[in-house]
Amino acid sequence: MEAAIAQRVHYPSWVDCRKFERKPHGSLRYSQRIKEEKRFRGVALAHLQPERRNDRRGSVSSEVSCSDNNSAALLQAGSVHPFDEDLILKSKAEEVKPYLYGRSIYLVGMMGSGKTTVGKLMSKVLGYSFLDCDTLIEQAMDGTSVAEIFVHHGESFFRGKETDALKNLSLMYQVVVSTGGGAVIRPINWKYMHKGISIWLDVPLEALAHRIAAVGTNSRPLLHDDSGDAYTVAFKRLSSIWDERGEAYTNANARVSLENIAAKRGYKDVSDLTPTEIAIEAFEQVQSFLEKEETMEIPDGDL
Ligand SMILES: Nc1ncnc2c1ncn2[C@@H]1O[C@H](COP(=O)(O)OP(=O)(O)OP(=O)(O)O)[C@@H](O)[C@H]1O
Ligand SMILES: O=C(O)C1=C[C@@H](O)[C@@H](O)[C@H](O)C1
Repeated sequence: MEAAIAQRVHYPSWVDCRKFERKPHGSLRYSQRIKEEKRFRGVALAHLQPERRNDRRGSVSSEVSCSDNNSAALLQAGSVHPFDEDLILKSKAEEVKPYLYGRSIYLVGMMGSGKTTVGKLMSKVLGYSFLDCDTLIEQAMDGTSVAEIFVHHGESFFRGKETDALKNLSLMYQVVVSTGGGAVIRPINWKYMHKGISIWLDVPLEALAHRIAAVGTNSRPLLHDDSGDAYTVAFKRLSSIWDERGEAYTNANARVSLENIAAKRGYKDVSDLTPTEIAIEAFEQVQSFLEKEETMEIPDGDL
């Protein structure tokens, strides 16, 4: 495994994205516009709320009156029907999309963290394409699987192909990218991913090990090991990978912590979270990042 861990990169470069679609001058500030748009959406959501049902995780809110923070309040109460979740996700995506200016989204995270599952949901509601970096590498290698690339060419060769794929992706707009779990370890990859907005799906190792033990490790060469109980083996391997690269994930623009979402919703376990709830949180974290980005000084050279 590559030992080099990316150093923290402080200033993402948006140069190309601004060329793609520049922020309108003289418009309302981002946060102010978001607040106004939320007010309108709150009213719209009020007409769309289906009847609350007592069929999810035992907790039922009484009729929730519509307000600016209707969607957030519903989610925090832990009483959202899946139909509501879908509406909230769509609404969140619509709030955020105009401020992405076409920038792509890069999901980073450990193997099994849900980059593909959550990424597909996000791409759908954004009207973006979805691309999986590992799949692009396999296509570039005439269909050779990632596992075979590791066996026949070694990890270092694979990492080179991964960087090539990210370089190509960085030239694209309006794509949600599920990156490989190890894409974070090379600093050059961050240069490419920072052309868009990166989101780290931060999932506890125990939950990852459960997911991976359930689906097997055939397609995940760094975890593959037939000896012993699948959960224990996966947990051990994930722990040592985490020790090597945990820090590198913090380069992402936004962090989606499943533990934090579960705590906010009052769930005991992160496994109670649906991919849609995670995608909603991802948009909220992107929103926070965009608000901070707005206050960032743009160096003259980048304009
Ligand atoms: N929120 C969730 N709750 C429970 N299981 C999930 C959740 N999200 C994803 N999974 C399951 O975990 C497994 C891994 O998910 P997924 O393929 O989306 O992760 P990934 O980050 O793309 O993985 P990798 O980088 O290893 O390809 C899948 O079996 C998926 O169904
Ligand atoms: O975490 C990793 O290093 C990897 C994750 C997978 O997505 C693949 O990119 C490959 O198996 C390596």
